[in-house]
Amino acid sequence: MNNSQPAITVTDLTRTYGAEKKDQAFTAVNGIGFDVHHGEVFGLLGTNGAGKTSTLELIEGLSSPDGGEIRVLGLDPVADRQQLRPELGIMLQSGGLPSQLTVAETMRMWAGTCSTPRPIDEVLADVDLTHRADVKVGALSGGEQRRLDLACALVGDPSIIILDEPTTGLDPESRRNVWDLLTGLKERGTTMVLTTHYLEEADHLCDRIAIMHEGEIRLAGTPTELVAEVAAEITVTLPAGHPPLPELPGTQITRAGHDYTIATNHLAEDTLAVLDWAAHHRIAPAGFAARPATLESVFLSIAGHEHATV
Ligand SMILES: Nc1ncnc2c1ncn2[C@@H]1O[C@H](COP(=O)(O)OP(=O)(O)OP(=O)(O)O)[C@@H](O)[C@H]1O
Repeated sequence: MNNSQPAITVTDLTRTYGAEKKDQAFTAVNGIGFDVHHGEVFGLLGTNGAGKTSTLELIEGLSSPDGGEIRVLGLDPVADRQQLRPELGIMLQSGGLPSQLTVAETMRMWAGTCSTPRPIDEVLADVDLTHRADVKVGALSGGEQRRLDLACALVGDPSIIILDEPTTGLDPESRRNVWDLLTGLKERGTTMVLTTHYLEEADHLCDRIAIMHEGEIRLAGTPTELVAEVAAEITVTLPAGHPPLPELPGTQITRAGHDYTIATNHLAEDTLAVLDWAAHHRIAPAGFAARPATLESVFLSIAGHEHATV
């Protein structure tokens, strides 16, 4: 394996559903491109229907692109599926594991499909399910089921893991447990591609993020780079009859009654300027806040306000 090459390369990728019936054709993935480096955690964010799962399915080789190219470890996910399979661990959106099998039976079944499986006890210990080995899958909590899904993805000792919404529906504590597991995998050098609707999760886990909308990647970069794309905000509530606000070059100021919102790329300087101005005029603002941009504000600037998270 050549580690100087990206682990995954996606070039001008397109997926159209119903292409055989032209009037019903729908392009879910529309000419996207990105690289995922070895040992990197790469996140796909986006609204419902943005094309995230379709993209993962193409990387997994479960469907063929209608245009463009994917290389995983230099291989074609469809044509070279047999060769690639031991390298890929897949955690689908909802596990769908048989509910009547026990955890240990499920793991043995999965291990049986892998050419060089890891010892089952070891994998169950990794996901903290050793004590549940004899419990039926149907009796597991949501968090335990998700950890079992992850165990199935890990049993073949893959170098790349693809995770579709690994923590959707979990309570905050279970979510953090899964984050800890994924962080442990990352520290061991596993490459990961994940989708999530939780911006905090993306911020916590991902080295780089691509925000998809309507089949396209609208913005990509490290969380810090993404946040730098959107202006920070100062809000201030001023009394009637106040003198004009100071000159704040490069800002955009909007007003609603006594409330002013100042969008700025120079949060510290402009905050000081507004507070100096207020002190100089002996004005005590009834409300004041200065907030840096967040991943959520970046997401909303792309996806629109109707889709905050979820
Ligand atoms: N097999 C299919 N046939 C037709 N359309 C499909 C099929 N699979 C997905 N789509 C459509 O393609 C679009 C993208 O779906 P996809 O599941 O990739 O989005 P997503 O970003 O993963 O969404 P979510 O966050 O809801 O999981 C959606 O409009 C979906 O309805």
